[in-house]
Amino acid sequence: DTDPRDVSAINRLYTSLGSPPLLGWIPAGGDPCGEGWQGVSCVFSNITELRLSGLNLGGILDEGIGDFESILIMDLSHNQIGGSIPSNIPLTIRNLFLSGNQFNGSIPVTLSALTQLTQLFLDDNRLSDNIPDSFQELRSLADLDLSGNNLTGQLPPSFGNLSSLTTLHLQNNKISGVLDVLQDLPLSDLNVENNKLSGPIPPKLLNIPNFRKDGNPFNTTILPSPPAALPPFIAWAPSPLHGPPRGRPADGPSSSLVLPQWSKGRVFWTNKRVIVIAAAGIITLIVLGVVLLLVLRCFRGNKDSNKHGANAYNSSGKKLNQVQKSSSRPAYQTEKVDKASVMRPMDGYGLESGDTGISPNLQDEQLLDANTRPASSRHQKNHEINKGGLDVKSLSIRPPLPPPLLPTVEEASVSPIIPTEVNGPGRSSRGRDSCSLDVTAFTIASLQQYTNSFAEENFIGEGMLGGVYRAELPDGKLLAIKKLDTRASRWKTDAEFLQLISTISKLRHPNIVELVGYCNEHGQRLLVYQYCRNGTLYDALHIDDEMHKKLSWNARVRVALGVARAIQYLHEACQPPIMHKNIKSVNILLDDKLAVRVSECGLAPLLSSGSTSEFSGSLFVSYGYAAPEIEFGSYTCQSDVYSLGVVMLELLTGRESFDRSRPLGEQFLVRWAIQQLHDIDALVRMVDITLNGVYPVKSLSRFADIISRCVQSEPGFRPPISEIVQDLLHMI
Ligand SMILES: Nc1ncnc2c1ncn2[C@@H]1O[C@H](COP(=O)(O)OP(=O)(O)OP(=O)(O)O)[C@@H](O)[C@H]1O
Repeated sequence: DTDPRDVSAINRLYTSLGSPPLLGWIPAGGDPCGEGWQGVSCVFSNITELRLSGLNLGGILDEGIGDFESILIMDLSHNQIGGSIPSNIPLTIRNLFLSGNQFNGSIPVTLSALTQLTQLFLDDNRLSDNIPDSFQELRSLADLDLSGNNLTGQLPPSFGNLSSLTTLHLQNNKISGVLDVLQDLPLSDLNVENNKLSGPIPPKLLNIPNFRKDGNPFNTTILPSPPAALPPFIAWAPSPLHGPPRGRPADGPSSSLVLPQWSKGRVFWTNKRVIVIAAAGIITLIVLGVVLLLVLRCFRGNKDSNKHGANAYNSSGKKLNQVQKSSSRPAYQTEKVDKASVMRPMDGYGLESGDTGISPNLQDEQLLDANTRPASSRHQKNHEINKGGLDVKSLSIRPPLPPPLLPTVEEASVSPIIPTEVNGPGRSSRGRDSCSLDVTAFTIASLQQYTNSFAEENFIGEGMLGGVYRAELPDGKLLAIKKLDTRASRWKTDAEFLQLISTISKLRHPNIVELVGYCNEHGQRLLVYQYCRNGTLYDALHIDDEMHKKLSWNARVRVALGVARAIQYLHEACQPPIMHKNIKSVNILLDDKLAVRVSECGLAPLLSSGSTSEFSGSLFVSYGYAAPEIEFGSYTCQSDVYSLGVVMLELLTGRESFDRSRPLGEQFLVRWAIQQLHDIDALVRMVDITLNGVYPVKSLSRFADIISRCVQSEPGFRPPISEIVQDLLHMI
């Protein structure tokens, strides 16, 4: 039996959430572990996981949450839960996902006691006030997402103790101050976009592979070296040329004058820095004075040869001016001019854009280097790398850049590196468990070029694993590039990633989107696919009227057959079988003739990577495609069959798999439809009305019969995929 303390905690939680319709849940007593309550996982008699993402839950979280004895994972993300975050979150918690709710008030200071935390997602709520200075002991915290709230104040100093932090998302808040406290953290993904951050960006942060910083009034000066005569705030003032993009107020520096108690160390260091700089300036002036005196003396010594002496004087004077100029003019002034010339328009999507996750860092590194490397070592070629992102005018006034950190375009745009095995006789047969790569390794530079620096006009859509961009090769061929979010791919070592690529690259089937290449450079991982012009089945069914009209009954049966064939290939032709794990209408791409290409094949290891991936059990479940056994951590090939059944139901009804806008009993398509699939009258009422009754009723009932076999809750009762393919073939 479940530990009584956990029973009482879950009963209380149930009530505080407003007694939602969760399978098995009751307000008093019960045996959540033994009875398999929805979203509950246990170890022996203790509840260890609560996964209730995207279930439209309301209510609040009350302090009873603290009564869970051994809870490790709590995922309540993407619901409507309000109130404040309780201050007594159980100390055992490792993964706390409260994203996408209505939580308000401040982040509790008691966070400091949650020393086991590895992931904390509080994004997209209504949290306000300062981020508490409570992170001293959270040394296991790897992912922290506080984005999309109303957080104010400066970054707390205890952020500096987050020695395991690799992902930090703070975008879309009102956070002010500087980023210095982050500079020694092992971050690989930092997003601070759209805040009120100011001051110079610590150079170390510019090495973070995925650093997004647009929409802040940062001073773009990278290395502040103000002269003694200038007070520090002048050096920190945002350049008018680099004022806040997207209309943000440039209030950063002034806010840095009002400092909270804990930031006094910063004042001390700032003042100390000013003193050092002032001393350096004074010494420089003294040295210059001595040199001047020596020169004057020399001039007097040569008084006899007046003309020559005058020339010498002039010459010396000129030289002195030059020396003075270069020593008294702060480096940042020169940098500002340089940067002005390379500044992108404030559209936020070019090389300066944080949206690419690639170019900003490279660009900044290049700028940094531009001031530290000799001009003689600069290559003309470099301009071409950024061709797509910079206009010709800015290029023409831009000073030459240092040697590239990336291969040049010439290197990149010539035929991409093709592993020798590809053309050789040793090319491995598909599905075999070897790590040969049948695809092209692209450079980041070439992909930047083909996507116009991942420009917005080439952005197609955002999936769970990252954004997808349209790319055009020099020969006009189109590609789709999936830029993997670091959250999705950082679990993988390079070797594991290449193994994954090797597997995906061997998948060749007319109904599967073909992987044509990949990129694994500078901490960035991208997948390059053939481009499918006609969008997704989801678009065709629910958004695009033109495409919808083309979806006759026969076309729908053919689409179902295409998807079934792709799954059959994965389950039966691949050895070991590949489970797709994400069959849904947005992953079914269509071509001009409505032929199906299933996307994301072979990517399941990224979705479930990391024992506590933020993806598992969240969106997928919420969209209503997931077989019931997934809740209990069991996924088999028959779970893909269930999802196919849901897609077929979507095809039959024209309804979405989960539709929050419908009445409660109709939101989950399967739950609503399952009882009616064998009743021919009910079936006729369920059919997509846009078909206008144009379908053979016999075909309809056969289709419904396949669906009802696919969506059975017992995986063992679902038919093997080959049987579904046969049944659909018979229908055609
Ligand atoms: N090969 C492709 N050709 C054309 N468009 C594509 C291609 N692959 C993906 N897309 C588009 O990019 C968008 C994002 O795709 P992606 O597969 O990353 O996410 P998704 O399918 O929407 O969600 P999820 O990540 O949950 O599967 C899709 O909506 C689709 O329209």
